[in-house]
Amino acid sequence: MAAASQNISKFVQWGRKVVCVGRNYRDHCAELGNAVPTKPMLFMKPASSYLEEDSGPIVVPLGCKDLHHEVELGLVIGSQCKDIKEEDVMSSIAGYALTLDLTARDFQEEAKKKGHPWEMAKCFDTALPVSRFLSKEDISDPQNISLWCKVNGEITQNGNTSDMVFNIPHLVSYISRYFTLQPGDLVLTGTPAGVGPIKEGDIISAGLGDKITMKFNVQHRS
Ligand SMILES: CC(=O)CC(=O)C(=O)O
Ligand SMILES: [Mg+2]
Repeated sequence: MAAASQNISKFVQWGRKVVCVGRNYRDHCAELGNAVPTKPMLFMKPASSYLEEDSGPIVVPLGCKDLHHEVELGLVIGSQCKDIKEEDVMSSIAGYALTLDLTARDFQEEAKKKGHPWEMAKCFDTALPVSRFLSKEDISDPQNISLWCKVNGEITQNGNTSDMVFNIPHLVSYISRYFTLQPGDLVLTGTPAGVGPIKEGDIISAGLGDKITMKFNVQHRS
């Protein structure tokens, strides 16, 4: 099948988990003043936060004054992973997606100060824009591919997955010790430096190597 026709919702199961890794690039940890973690830092997003390209705009959540983009490589899980060994991880991955881990930074800062959970910052509707599905053949080396983000045509993030603190086999193996990963689950692998604000009227675009680009409009919630 031609890659261009591979709508991601055929591969990612909408009812399934989205496990996200935070602070997985040193330059991003530095820009937000966070320590580089000694083990993967995990949180989740609900399936209701998905936004496929051409299915509508990113909607700024109610009351949010500082919505940030975070471009990330997504791993689409192909077979069940429970206590999976690092050497078996790549064969359990069905493919990839380009993703944006949208974050209401002001909500997140408030939550961090109060020791509250991050759901209000990370899980709102449209908080997870995703590209179409990329097969394993599309990406020969997922651990060495560039990922970038532009806001209104200006480059804001320009990283490479080779700079991850914890690599893909380690991340999936680690996650699977705590949460059984199932076919159709998605794993977001963290963002490189350059996260920044988007607001109503902006156009955000992102890309993964020369394999794919995606574009979304941003709207305020009426
Ligand atoms: C500070 C964050 O929001 C962590 C995160 O999502 C990341 O990608 O890093
Ligand atoms: Mg993130």
